Amino acid sequence: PTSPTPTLYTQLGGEAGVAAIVEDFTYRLADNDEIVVFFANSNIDRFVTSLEEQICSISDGPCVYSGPPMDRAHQHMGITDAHFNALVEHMQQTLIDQDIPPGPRNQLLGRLARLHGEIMSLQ
Ligand code: HEM
Repeated sequence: PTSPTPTLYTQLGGEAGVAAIVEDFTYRLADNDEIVVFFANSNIDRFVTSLEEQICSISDGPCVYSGPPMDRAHQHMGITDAHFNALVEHMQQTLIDQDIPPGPRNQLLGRLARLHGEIMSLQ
């Protein structure tokens, strides 16, 4: 018998893995002068909690994303494709440094990339 394929969430390390990814990623955003300005008035604890929940949910983990939809969460911020790409590159480097193998790494990046249309729709 073959064992069932683990969910992407499991391959990311489950709750602890996703928490480590979000923490590492958030420090990278804070270190990027072009990105951090967007968060000047944001509650970072809420951002972290929401992003953990969202990554858990889109990786087929046991969470339901309870934050605002991506279009409203990012509306009228003036986010450009360059900002979006910079953020995805930070996530890519995070996943590499967190030792997430290429398979799950690229799966997560692909699922995040699919949010591009919604995030950019109300700019
Ligand atoms: C795939 C890409 C992205 C994902 C998955 C994502 C995800 C999220 C999530 C889950 C939240 C929390 C929403 C809440 O609970 O209120 C959030 C908020 C935020 N995001 Fe993104 N985001 C992405 C791209 C971006 C980009 C490109 C920028 C700007 C450079 C950005 C800037 C922000 C800011 C400033 C907030 C806080 C808004 C507030 O304080 O209410 N995001 N994002």
